[in-house]
Amino acid sequence: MSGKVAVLGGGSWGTAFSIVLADSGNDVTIWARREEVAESINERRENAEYLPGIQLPPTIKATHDHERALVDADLVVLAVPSQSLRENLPAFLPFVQPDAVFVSLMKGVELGTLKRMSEVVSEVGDVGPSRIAVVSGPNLAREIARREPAASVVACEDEDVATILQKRIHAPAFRPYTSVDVLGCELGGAYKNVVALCVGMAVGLGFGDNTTASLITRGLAETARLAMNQGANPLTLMGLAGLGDLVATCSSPLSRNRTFGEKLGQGMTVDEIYGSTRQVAEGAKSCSSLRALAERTGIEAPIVENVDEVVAGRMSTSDLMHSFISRDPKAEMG
Ligand SMILES: NC(=O)C1=CN([C@@H]2O[C@H](COP(=O)(O)OP(=O)(O)OC[C@H]3O[C@@H](n4cnc5c(N)ncnc54)[C@H](O)[C@@H]3O)[C@@H](O)[C@H]2O)C=CC1
Ligand SMILES: O=C(CO)COP(=O)(O)O
Repeated sequence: MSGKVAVLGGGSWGTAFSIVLADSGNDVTIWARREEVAESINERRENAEYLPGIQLPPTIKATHDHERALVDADLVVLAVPSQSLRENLPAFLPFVQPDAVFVSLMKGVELGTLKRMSEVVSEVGDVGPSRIAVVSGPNLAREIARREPAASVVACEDEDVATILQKRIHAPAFRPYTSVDVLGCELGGAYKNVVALCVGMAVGLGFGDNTTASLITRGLAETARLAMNQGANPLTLMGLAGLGDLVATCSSPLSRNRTFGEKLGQGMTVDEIYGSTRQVAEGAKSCSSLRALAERTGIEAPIVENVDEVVAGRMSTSDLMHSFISRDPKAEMG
């Protein structure tokens, strides 16, 4: 099964996922915000800035013109930073085919509105749930681009659409499973970034595997608490878009979120870290929106709360670690 796909966003994941799409037979055009990124892909077969050293298949094209990318595309893959989706959609929407399906690759929750990315697409584009899907799982861009085997979840409330998309993105090194739990996949993806920031802080402070395993496990408990309160299937959080992605992101030096946390743990400031990279670490923004979501629903969420305090410059990373240990004792389950 194949067709024309517009991938809107020429960063690391937009480009790596384009390789998956091309390997599964799709005709892919990437829209890159900056002209030099599109040129690098077209002329050198490499996204030199975001995925240096990775040779791109000849079937992937790139353009700086979103209208050209969207011509005849029946799949519209969204891969811009979460906090920029709302500002970008009005430019894209007039050129989207009436029956095209949107696939969100983004892992964040919007500041202010506290909406998930599928909710932003639905609201701004007036798009129904059977035209919005999410792909989420343990999918570090560079490993996927190197075609190292990995699994993922493709979620859509309409199971038939999820199944069609599954065939569309099933590639020799990429195995997607279907789900109808869009909410669970999106919250799992956004939350693990914040937990990875926290794990990175522990690593930056010089702590070892007991600390990181404790944070990952309590991070999963916290994710499940909030996501289930919002209506997620608890099993989603135990799956690839929950535990799977949490483990990959918290364990890998390739993770931008973990690296961001590590730099904080080593004493860099948030501004210094932003100045040192162009790449997005979604958790540095979503810690604030997830915290607000937890507060709004009365859910206990010490990891997002304290990570948000550190990122806002109101708490040191060592005070954050101390605060976890010194919280009031409680039962593990419940
Ligand atoms: N990199 C990875 O391994 C994975 C990333 N994701 C998610 O995919 C989404 C995109 O991430 P990446 O491609 O990795 O980020 P990136 O930082 O590598 O690239 C972001 C892209 O968006 C562009 N961009 C930046 N600000 C923009 C704006 N205001 N408007 C439009 N475009 C803008 C950049 O120029 C770049 O092309 C994020 O939500 C991320 O959490 C999901 C799975 C894996
Ligand atoms: O989502 C990811 C892996 O699944 C990528 O994580 P980072 O954004 O932290 O690099």
